[in-house]
Amino acid sequence: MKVVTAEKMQEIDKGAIQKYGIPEVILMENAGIEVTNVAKTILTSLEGKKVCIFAGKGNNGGDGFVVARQMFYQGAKVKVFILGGLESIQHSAKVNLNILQNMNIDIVPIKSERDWDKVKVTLAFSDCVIDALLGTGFRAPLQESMKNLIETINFSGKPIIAIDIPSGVDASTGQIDTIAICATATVTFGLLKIGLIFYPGADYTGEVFIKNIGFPYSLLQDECIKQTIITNSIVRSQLPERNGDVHKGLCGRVLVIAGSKGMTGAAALASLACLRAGAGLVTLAVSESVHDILSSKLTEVIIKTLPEENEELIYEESLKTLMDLANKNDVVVIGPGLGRNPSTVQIIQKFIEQTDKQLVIDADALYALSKNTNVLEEKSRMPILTPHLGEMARLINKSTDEIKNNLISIARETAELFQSIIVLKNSRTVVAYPDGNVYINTRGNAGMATAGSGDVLAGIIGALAAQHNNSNFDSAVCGVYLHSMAGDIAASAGMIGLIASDIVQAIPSARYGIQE
Ligand SMILES: NC(=O)C1=CN([C@@H]2O[C@H](COP(=O)(O)OP(=O)(O)OC[C@H]3O[C@@H](n4cnc5c(N)ncnc54)[C@H](O)[C@@H]3O)[C@@H](O)[C@H]2O)[C@@H](O)CC1
Ligand SMILES: [K+]
Repeated sequence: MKVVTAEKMQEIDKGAIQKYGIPEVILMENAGIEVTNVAKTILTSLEGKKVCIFAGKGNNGGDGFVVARQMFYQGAKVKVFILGGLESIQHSAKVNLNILQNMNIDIVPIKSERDWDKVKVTLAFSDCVIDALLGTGFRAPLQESMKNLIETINFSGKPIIAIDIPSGVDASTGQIDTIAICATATVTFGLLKIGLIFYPGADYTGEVFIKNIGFPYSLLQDECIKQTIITNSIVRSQLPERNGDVHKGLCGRVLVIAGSKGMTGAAALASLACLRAGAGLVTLAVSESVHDILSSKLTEVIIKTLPEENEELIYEESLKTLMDLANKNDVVVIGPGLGRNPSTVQIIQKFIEQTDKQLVIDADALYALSKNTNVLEEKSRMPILTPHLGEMARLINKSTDEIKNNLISIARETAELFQSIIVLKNSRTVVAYPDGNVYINTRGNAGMATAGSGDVLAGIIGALAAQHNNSNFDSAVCGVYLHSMAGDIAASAGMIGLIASDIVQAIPSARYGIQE
C-alpha cells in the first residue's frame, strides 16, 4: 500500500483533473458521498440526526459542503459553520456553497462572540461533527482563531469524522502545531497520507477509511511514489520457505558478534532471536571473560571466545578468530552489547572493512562505524544498518530532532549515501534502500520500547538474510515486520511490562501467523 506526502497527493489531484480531464467538482462530490457513507455506518442512520459541519475555505471545506447536502438528502439536520467571511471561498468549493445557499441550508460564518456561542450550543445538541476545516493544504502554524475552534470542537466530546486528515495534522509529516482535531474516524482520499501513520498524527485519526473518489489507478500506482507500507501480503510472499528435505546447514548459518562485561543479555537476545527466526546454526563470538555467563544462558547457540588481556580484546588474534568464524557462516550480525572499548572499536572497524560476508550492523558496531562510514559503499554485499535515532544522529552528524522530523527523507538520503539498507528504528520504523524506496512499518506497539528489543531485531534480520541466501533486500523488510508481529503477540498478555525475551518467544508463532 503506497503512502504519500501532501504535495504528492496534490499532484495526483492535479493529474486527475488536468491529464484525465476529471472535473474537480466530480472528485469533490465523490469525496462528500464517501464521507456521508462512512458517517451513516457509524451513526447507523442519518434520518433525524443533528450534524454540525465545520468547513474551511479550501477544497477540504468544499468536501464538507457536499457532505452537508448529501446528509440533508438523507434526512439529517445539518448546520454548517465557516470560520470568518464567505468571500474568499472559490472554485468547486464555491459551487457547492452556492448550492447549499440555494437549498436554504443553515450556514453560519463565525465572526462575532454570538457566533461562537452558537457553535457551542449547536455542538452540545449535535449527534456528530464533520471536520472539513483543513486538509492537505494546511501549513503550520495554525491561526489563533482556528486553534480556538479546534479546541472547542474537541471539547464537545461528540463523535468527529475528519475529512481527508484531522485538521491541524501535517499530512506530510504527522507533526502537530499545538492542537489538532481528535477524530473518531478519518475518511481519506486516494492514498494514505504520511501524516495519518506517523506520530503524533496517528494518535488523532481514529479509524482510517481509504476511499478512491475517482482517481485513475495509474496515478495511485505511479512508480515515482516510493513509500510503501509493509503489509502481511508483501511479507508473506517474501519470507523464505522451508522444504521438507533439509538439514540445519541449509537453513542459514549466522555469526553473532556481540556482548561484553555487563552486556551479556544483548548477545543472548540477538543470538536466540536468530535461532527463533529460523537460522539453522548460530555461533556467538564473545570475549573470554563473559564466555561462562553466556554458556550457562544459551543452550542451542555455539559459543566461541575472543582472547583478552587486561579486559581488552587482543587485536590480531581476535580479528583473525572473527575472520575465520565469518568464513564459516553466511551472515554476520555485529554490534549488540559489544561495548566501546578502544580495542573493540578498532577490531570492529577492521572486521567490517575486511569481511565480504553479508553484514547486519547494530548498536556498538554503528558507533565504531561512525568513525569511518566510507567502507560501506565498497562492500560487495549491501550492508544492513539498524540504527535507532541516537545512533543515526551520530552516524550522519545530525540532531535526533532533525531526524525525527524528517525520518523518511533522511533515511532515504543515508541509504543512498552509504549504499546500504537503513533500518531506522522508531515508533514507525522505516526501511530505506539506495534506490529511493522506503518501506514503513505500522505494526508493533509501544511495549516494544524496552531494553533489548533492538538486539532481537538485529538477530531476526540476520537469520532471515541467511535463509534468503543473501538476498538482503527482503530480510530487512520481513525482519522488521516479523519483529513487530512477535511484539504484538507478546503484548497480548499486557503491553506494559513486555520484555525483549517475550518478543523472542513469540517469533515462531508470529511467523506462522504471517505465512498461514
Ligand atoms: N484538489 C482536488 O482536486 C481535490 C481536493 N480535495 C480536498 O481538498 C483538500 C485540499 O484542498 P486545498 O488544497 O484547497 O487545501 P485545504 O482545504 O486543505 O486548506 C486550504 C485552506 O486552509 C487555510 N489554511 C492553511 N493553513 C492554515 C493555517 N495554518 N491556519 C489556518 N488556516 C489555514 C488556507 O488559507 C485555505 O483557506 C484535500 O485535503 C481534500 O479534502 C477533494 O475535494 C478531492 C479533490
Ligand atoms: K479535515
